[in-house]
Amino acid sequence: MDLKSPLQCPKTVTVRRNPPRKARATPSSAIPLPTPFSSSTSTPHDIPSFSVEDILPIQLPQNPKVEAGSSLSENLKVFLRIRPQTTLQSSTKPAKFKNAWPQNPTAKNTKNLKVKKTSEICLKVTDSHSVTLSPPQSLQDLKRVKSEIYEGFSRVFAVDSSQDEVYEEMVNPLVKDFMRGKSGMLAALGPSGSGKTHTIFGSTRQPGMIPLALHRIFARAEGSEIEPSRTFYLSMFEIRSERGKSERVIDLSQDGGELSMQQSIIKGLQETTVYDAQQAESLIARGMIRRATAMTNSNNQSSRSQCIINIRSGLNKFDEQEHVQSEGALLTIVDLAGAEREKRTGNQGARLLESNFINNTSMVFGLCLRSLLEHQKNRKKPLQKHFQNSLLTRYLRDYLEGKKRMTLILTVKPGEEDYLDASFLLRQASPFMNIKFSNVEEPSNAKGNKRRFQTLSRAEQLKKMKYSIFEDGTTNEGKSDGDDQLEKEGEFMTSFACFQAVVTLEQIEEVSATKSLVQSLKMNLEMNRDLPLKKDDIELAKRDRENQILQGFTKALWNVLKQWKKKLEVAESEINCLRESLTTEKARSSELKNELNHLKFRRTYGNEVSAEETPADVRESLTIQKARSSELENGANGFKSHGSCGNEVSAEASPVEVDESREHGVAKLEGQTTISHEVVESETFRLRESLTIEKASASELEYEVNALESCFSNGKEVSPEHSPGELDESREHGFSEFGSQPTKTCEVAFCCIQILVQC
Ligand SMILES: Nc1ncnc2c1ncn2[C@@H]1O[C@H](COP(=O)(O)OP(=O)(O)OP(=O)(O)O)[C@@H](O)[C@H]1O
Repeated sequence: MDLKSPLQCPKTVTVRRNPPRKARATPSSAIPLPTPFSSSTSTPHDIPSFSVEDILPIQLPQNPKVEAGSSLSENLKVFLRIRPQTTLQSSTKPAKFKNAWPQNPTAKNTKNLKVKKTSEICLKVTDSHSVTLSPPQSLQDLKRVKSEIYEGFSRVFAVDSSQDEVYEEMVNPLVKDFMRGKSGMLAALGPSGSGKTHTIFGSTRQPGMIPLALHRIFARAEGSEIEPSRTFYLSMFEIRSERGKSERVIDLSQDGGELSMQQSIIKGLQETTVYDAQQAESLIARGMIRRATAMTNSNNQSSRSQCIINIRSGLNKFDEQEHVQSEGALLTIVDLAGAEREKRTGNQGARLLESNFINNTSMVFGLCLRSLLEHQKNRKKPLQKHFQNSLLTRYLRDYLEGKKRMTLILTVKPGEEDYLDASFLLRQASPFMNIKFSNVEEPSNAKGNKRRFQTLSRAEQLKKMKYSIFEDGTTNEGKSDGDDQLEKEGEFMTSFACFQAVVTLEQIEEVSATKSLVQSLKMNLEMNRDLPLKKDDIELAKRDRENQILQGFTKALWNVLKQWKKKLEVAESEINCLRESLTTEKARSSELKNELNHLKFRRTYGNEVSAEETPADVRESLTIQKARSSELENGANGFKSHGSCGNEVSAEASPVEVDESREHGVAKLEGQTTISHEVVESETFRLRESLTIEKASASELEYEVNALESCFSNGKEVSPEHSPGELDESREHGFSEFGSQPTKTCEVAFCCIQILVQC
C-alpha cells in the first residue's frame, strides 16, 4: 500500500519493456519531434519555415502525446491505474472500497470472501509515465524472474489518484472531441477486481468516468448557445454468456430484452433521449442493477459480462429528402469483465464457464490489437480477422482495426499475489501504445455531413460517395462562397469517411507529407503555449488537410476507375464474341430456310427437286406439277364421287384438312389409277385377241355345223331332242360360254370335228 517505501527487492536484473522513448520530453531536454524528423533523410535544418530559435524557447508539456489531438495520426493512448491494496485484515469485514452503484440483488454477501493480508508491493510508480514491476520474494528465489520497467504510458495513476484526476487526464480530451463531433472509445482492461468498474462507474462519493463525463457534457451543452438543437441519446447493453454456452446481447435499458447482432451492428438496441446528467445517471443505475455480476474469490461483485455504454450526440435535424436523422458523434465506454485465473478464483461450474467466456473475449480483444500493431509495423503482415471470434470485438471492429480512435485504461493491483496478473497484463498490453490511429474524422456539425447511423452498408456508402462526387459543382449553384466552402468541406469529410473503407491507413500515411506535419507541430506547439494561432497557419493547415484528403480521395477514385475499366474491357470482348456468333447463326438460319423451302416443295408435289435445279427449272417443274396436280385433282374428284378413292372427306373437315386429305388422296389415286389402268388395258387387249380368235373359230364351227346339218338333212337323222331352235340356243349359249371357257369350247369343238371326220 505504501508506495513511497516499498519492500526492498533483492538484487535482480532489470529489464526495460517498451524501449526507452528518446522523445520523452522534460523541460530541459531536447524537444521531441515526430518520427519523420528523426529519419536520416530529413533533419530539422531542412525545414525552412522554422528556425531553431523559434522552437527552443517553447515549453512543452511532459507528454506531448496527450495533447497531440490535432495531428493526423496519433498513437493509441494507454493509461495505467494502480488500485489501492485492500486493508482488510479479517474476512468478515466488508470491503473498504465498494461500488456505491446499486448492487445486483442476485449477488451474494461478502461474508466468505477471503482477503489475504496485504504484504509485499510489487508494482511501484517510477514516474508519471512508467512503472517498475518487481517479482515477489517467493519468485525471486527461482532466479528466473527479473524486475521490469514498463515505460511510455500516457499517464500512470498511482493508488492515491482521484477519480477527478483520472477524468481530467484521460476522459476530458475524449469528451472535448466528442463535443466537437469526433467519436471515441474508452475501454478498461485488467484482471478481475483491479478496479475497472470502479474507474468507469465509480461510487456516489467517488463518481467514475461516466458520471463525470455526463456532467461535463450537459454543463457544456447548456453553456453553449451555438447548438441549441443538439440532443443526446444514451444506450447501454451487455454481452454475456449463458452458463458458458453461446454469447448473448442484452439491452440494459428499462424495457430492453435480448438483442441480436448483424455484422458489427446491434439490432433493436433502445436509445433513450437524455436531457440532463441526473436522468442519464439514473438510467445507468437501473442498467447496472440488471447487469450480470457474481461473487468470486477475487471480487465480491465481479462483472460477468462486457458492458458497453454509448452516448450519442445528434443534431435535431431531420433530412426531409432522405428521411434520416442527422448523426452526430458517438462516445463509447466499455467495461470489460476482468480476466481471471482459475487457480486464483477457484471458480467452478457455471462460474468457471463464465470465466472461460470472459477470458476468451479478453484474449480476442488483445489479439486484435496485437495484429493491428504487427500490421502497422510491417505492412506485409496481413491484418488478421480476430475480431470475428467474439461479439464484443465484432462490435468494436472499427476501433480494433485502427479506423477510429480509442483510449485504453489498464487497471492493476500492486500486491504480491497479483504479481502474475499484473505482469501478464503489462507485457501484453503495454506495446499497444505504439498503435497509430487516423485522426481524420468529420465534425458532426459541419454542413452537409449526413453520415447514416449504423444503417448504410459499405457498398451503399461507396454508391453515395460516387453520387456526391458527380453532383459536386452542379448542386452548388447559387450559394454563397462561405456556404460553398462549408459544404465542400462536409462533402470531402463524408467522402473521405466512405473512402476509409477503400483507402488503407498506409495510403493515408503515404499522403501525409512532411510539410503538413511541420505545420501541425507548429500549431500544437503554439496551442501548448496558449499563444493565439496565426491566421496564416490555420489557413495553411486547413489547406494541407484538404490536400491530403483530396490526394487520398483521388487515389481511391483512381482505383475504382481502374476496376471499372477492367470490367469494361471484359464486357467489350464479350460483346464481340456475341456478335460473331450472331452472324454465324444468321447464315445457318438462312440455310435452314432454303432447306425448309425445298422440303416443303417436295412434300407438296412429291417430286424430287434436285439440288442443281435452277430457279427457272424449279418454276417450270412447278407449272408442270401444278397442271398434273389439277388433272389428278379432277381424277380424284371423279374417284371421290364414286367413293372409290377410299379417302372419304367428312362434312366437318376443315378446309385445311380437306386440302391435306385431298393432297394425300391425289397421290394415292395417282398410284392406284396407273396400276388399274394398265391391268384393265392388258386384260382388254388379251380378251379382244381371244375374242377375235373365238369369233373366227365360232364362224368355222358355224360353218361346220351348217355343213353337218346339211349332211344330216341329206341322209342322216337329226336327233328329235335337237330342234333347229335348240341348236340356235345352244349355239348362242356356246358363244356366251365361249367368253368364259373358250379353251374348253375349242377342245370340245375339235373333238366334234375329229368325230365327224372319222364318221
Ligand atoms: N481506485 C480505487 N479506489 C478505491 N477502491 C477501489 C479502487 N479500485 C477498485 N476499488 C474497489 O475494489 C473493488 C473491486 O473493484 P471493481 O469491481 O471495480 O473491479 P473490476 O476490475 O471491475 O472487477 P471485475 O472484472 O471482476 O468486475 C471494489 O469494491 C472497488 O470499490
